Amino acid sequence: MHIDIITVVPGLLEGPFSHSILKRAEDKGLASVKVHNLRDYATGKQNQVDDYAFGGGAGMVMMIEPIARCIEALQKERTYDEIIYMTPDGDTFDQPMANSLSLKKNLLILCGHYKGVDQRVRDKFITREISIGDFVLSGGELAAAVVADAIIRLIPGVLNDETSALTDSFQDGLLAPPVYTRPAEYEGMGVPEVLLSGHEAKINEWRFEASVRRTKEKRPDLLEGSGWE
Ligand SMILES: C[S@@+](CC[C@H](N)C(=O)[O-])C[C@H]1O[C@@H](n2cnc3c(N)ncnc32)[C@H](O)[C@@H]1O
Repeated sequence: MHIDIITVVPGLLEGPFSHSILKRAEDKGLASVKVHNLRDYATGKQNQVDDYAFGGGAGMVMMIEPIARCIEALQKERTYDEIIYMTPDGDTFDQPMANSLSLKKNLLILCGHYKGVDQRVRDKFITREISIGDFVLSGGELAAAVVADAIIRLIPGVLNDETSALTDSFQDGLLAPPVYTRPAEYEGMGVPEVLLSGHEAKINEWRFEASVRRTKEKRPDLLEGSGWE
């Protein structure tokens, strides 16, 4: 998978992709992420990428011309399965969306800033609009990093144990069960006996029941219609 990200603050995306699982995915050749500085596509002395909003009001708006130049240049190199705009009014990102995006080959993610992008960018180029929740960030970069992380870790081979992602919260409509590691006792706090038993079937049964219990407590909405309520 290849992900191109367009931003006016490329520095914000330097960290997330140079560590841990995302870095490993790049090193293994399973995913690549390239960050493009929108200012490289601006014209004029100031490398202007934003301007006042028509109709007045506070906040600048990202102009269509630099974005169009950037997207069109990238489209000459590859065909995108989706051109995504990160925006608080988009579809709320969730695990099923991450699963479906992880199957794509080429994604382009546009990060907004200021008041967002000129609506005509959205009308002309964007195939999918994604929000990471009902709150407003200063820019789309951190949201794009969240989406890219959630997608890339699902690509087969990225995680050392491929079954790991399958047992995470939301994959089967449940929250993940509690997990424990050494020491088996800490300041009088133990570990459920069954997890130390080595009995795989019993451990799986305990984990499933603990998942259902935790989901009932914390996210009963996930259980609606599942038969596990
Ligand atoms: C300050 S916000 C603009 C908010 C916009 N005026 C609104 O009220 O919907 C600047 C940029 O941050 C990004 N952003 C902010 N909140 C986000 C969220 N919850 N999910 C995804 N992107 C977000 C978007 O790219 C947006 O264009």
